[in-house]
Amino acid sequence: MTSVSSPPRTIRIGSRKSQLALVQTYWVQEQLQKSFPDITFEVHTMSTQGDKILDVALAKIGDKGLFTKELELGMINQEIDFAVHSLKDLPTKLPEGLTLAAITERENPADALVLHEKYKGQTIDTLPEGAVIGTSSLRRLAQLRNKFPHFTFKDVRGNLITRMEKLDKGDYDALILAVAGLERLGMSDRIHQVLPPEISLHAVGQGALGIECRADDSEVISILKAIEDPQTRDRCLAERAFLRSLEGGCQVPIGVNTEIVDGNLTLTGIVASVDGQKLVQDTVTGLANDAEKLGTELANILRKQGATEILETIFTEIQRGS
Ligand SMILES: NCc1[nH]cc(CCC(=O)O)c1CC(=O)O
Repeated sequence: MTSVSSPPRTIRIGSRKSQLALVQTYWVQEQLQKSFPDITFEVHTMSTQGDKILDVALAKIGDKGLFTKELELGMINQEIDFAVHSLKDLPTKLPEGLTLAAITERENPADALVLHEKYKGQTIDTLPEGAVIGTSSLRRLAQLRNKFPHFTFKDVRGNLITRMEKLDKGDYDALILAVAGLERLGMSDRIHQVLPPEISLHAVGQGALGIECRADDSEVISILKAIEDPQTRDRCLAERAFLRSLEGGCQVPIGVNTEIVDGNLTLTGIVASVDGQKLVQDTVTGLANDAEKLGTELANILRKQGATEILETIFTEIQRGS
């Protein structure tokens, strides 16, 4: 049988090269392939700046697009058609000409406590005074310093597997990592405790994948919509609007938690100082359909409680290089 329609297009997917990025990208490829058996989806990998600079604390180099810029250039230059990101690494303001086309179903967005084997059976509450906790996230640092001032906090960089090796050889007593990353890499057995929101509010977009493409590519956009999860999308849009409104990137001490019950979205947000001394936190609820409005509303509430001053102090400190 002959067909008069144009031959199906080959769609090129861009991905970072880290193990986690590849697992996520191949998952997206597989989901799309199931929905569109006639389209060829090819994976193209690229190194990003964030993969190359491994010896400098993230907070000092800033993170605006550190893990996404090369992929975005690839889309603008027509080398790839869309890129799969850990949504939490994707800045809240995208370059001109690109759009966040779809957000897929989120894994558990919480943070996890991963212990050195000598602390087997313990929780964050039972770790000894002075325990060395590895984290490179100001958000985790600020919240944990507030609740556990007796721990020692130490920066840790490198991809997930490198970090686990550093823990195992005794450089740290514990690491705080995203549950989602560990699950996707088949390391859920290393999670000793999932930290509840009372201990750590997670990062904006944590546990979800964000798929970015050219804003004028309506064909790719409609294909990507097939694997979108509407609830995750509403939750993450609220979280991203909150972060955007506070003008914070991934590397600021801003945490969130969201929940949708019967079409109502509840968003909790925190802004903390790096030393863990000042915290402002509040919660808003409204229609999930008004997700972005809720995010902006919560940002306004926290600004009135002092969030602006906390964030300004942090930006000045980072610029001074302290
Ligand atoms: N910033 C690094 C990063 N980006 C995404 C994940 C994990 C997966 C996710 O949060 O979706 C991680 C590692 C971590 O925070 O432990």
